[in-house]
Amino acid sequence: MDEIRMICPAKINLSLDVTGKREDGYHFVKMIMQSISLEDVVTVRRIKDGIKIYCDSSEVPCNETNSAYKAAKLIFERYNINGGVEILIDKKIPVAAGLAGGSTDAAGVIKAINILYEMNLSLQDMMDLGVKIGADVPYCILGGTALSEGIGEILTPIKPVENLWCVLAKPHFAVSTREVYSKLKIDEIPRHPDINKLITYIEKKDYKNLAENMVNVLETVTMKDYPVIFEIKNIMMEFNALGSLMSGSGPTVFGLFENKSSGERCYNRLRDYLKEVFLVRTCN
Ligand SMILES: C[C@@](CO)(OP(=O)(O)O)[C@H](O)COP(=O)(O)OP(=O)(O)OC[C@H]1O[C@@H](n2ccc(N)nc2=O)[C@H](O)[C@@H]1O
Ligand SMILES: Nc1ncnc2c1ncn2[C@@H]1O[C@H](COP(=O)(O)OP(=O)(O)O)[C@@H](O)[C@H]1O
Repeated sequence: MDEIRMICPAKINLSLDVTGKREDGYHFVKMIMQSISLEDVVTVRRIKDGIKIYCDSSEVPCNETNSAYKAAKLIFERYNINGGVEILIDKKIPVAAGLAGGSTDAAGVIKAINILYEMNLSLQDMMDLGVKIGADVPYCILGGTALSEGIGEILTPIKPVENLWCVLAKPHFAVSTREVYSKLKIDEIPRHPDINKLITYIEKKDYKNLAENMVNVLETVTMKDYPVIFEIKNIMMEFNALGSLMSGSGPTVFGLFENKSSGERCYNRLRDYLKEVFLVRTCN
């Protein structure tokens, strides 16, 4: 096989807690991750040597700082592979949005090279490699519904959340994950999510209680600078979301809906207000 097309889904955090800080500045997290049907398409082609990268978005760097490029470089070096790849990214996931767009492209490239070069790496091998690119990459390799701990590399699959309707709204600015974590004061977090309880709701398919009790401790940090996040959450709740939360470090806000029609009503309302709004489903 010479070419492979990877469908690389975005994620949302159904809740996000921070429990401490490592000496190198990274934070210990406990979060519930969920894949959604908003996807980049990454085509990876086998070439003789070198890494070539192309992307249709002006917001994404087409050079060695691209997460997909870094993933290819790392796997080639680590496993001493004699060869190269051409990577084409069809970008659909908003950039620097809290949706793991860069991480999912990196995960797709690792999986693609594993297949193209017949490496037979296990999921765990690929996840161990992925964390060197970014904390969310191991999860993006696994996908679905999962508990994420450590700095994001300790993953436990959870019973999949079944096809919930989800509206995403991204305000027109980007947020730096590093900056949000650096502004967080762990001792002053006003409310922590009860992650274990939320997992029992997922196991019981009690999505109403799940949605009503979601908490993201990074929300207050990003919201302080950008109150529009609070406004979007309020609109989602007015439009009958089961619950609404900022994803990751933001600024994307998502709302979970019981059915397509209520999701559509909210989607139509937010489209008057923002450019980047999506109606998607949770997926596995
Ligand atoms: C907040 C989350 C929630 O899923 O997602 P996003 O908002 O980025 O999508 C993640 O924890 C983000 O993971 P990711 O975006 O892969 O992080 P990295 O590239 O490894 O790190 C960017 C910077 O964020 C900080 N960082 C990241 C992860 C973590 N557990 N603790 C941290 O303190 C570090 O300062 C690091 O330099
Ligand atoms: N393949 C990629 N896709 C998106 N962004 C990328 C990629 N490679 C590098 N970046 C850079 O990574 C930063 C974070 O982007 P992204 O991964 O979309 O955000 P987040 O961590 O909030 O989910 C951006 O500033 C972007 O320029």
